[in-house]
Amino acid sequence: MRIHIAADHAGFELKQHLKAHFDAAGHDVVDHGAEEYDAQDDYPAFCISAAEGVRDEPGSLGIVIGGSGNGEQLAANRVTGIRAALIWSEETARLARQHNDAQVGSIGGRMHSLEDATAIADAFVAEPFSGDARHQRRIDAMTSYEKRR
Ligand SMILES: O=C(CO)[C@H](O)[C@H](O)COP(=O)(O)O
Repeated sequence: MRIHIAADHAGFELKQHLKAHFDAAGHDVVDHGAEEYDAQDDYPAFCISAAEGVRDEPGSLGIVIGGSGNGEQLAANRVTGIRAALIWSEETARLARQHNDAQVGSIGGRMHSLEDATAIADAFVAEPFSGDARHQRRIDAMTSYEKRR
């Protein structure tokens, strides 16, 4: 699986951890920054770049990380066609894929231990979209709105 990953300073440690973890699991990880820890850096450009990577490679997934994951989710959702979900438990991670076909999961690095955040990221990456008609209908309604804007 190709995984586009990004984080600001608040998610930097988790990003580095997840990169090694996903590499070891045989995934193909693309790092959209930050390249180094900088306590003053800003999340939007990193997260938008990761979301663009996902948009440009259908079938790939994204993980964006910050302190809370809120702003990172908001930034990724600015990219047309991207559905980014805040994933804060293994269950919300699975549901983001099953029900929402979210291609990007956003994690708050300050909200979880490295171990718990890794389990959340793994749950997101492993879970397929259910394809259920009611979920597809709801996704289509959002896509339709996006195209009318
Ligand atoms: O989670 C985030 C955005 O939603 C950021 O990582 C967080 O706001 C960074 O905070 P600070 O600049 O105080 O370290």
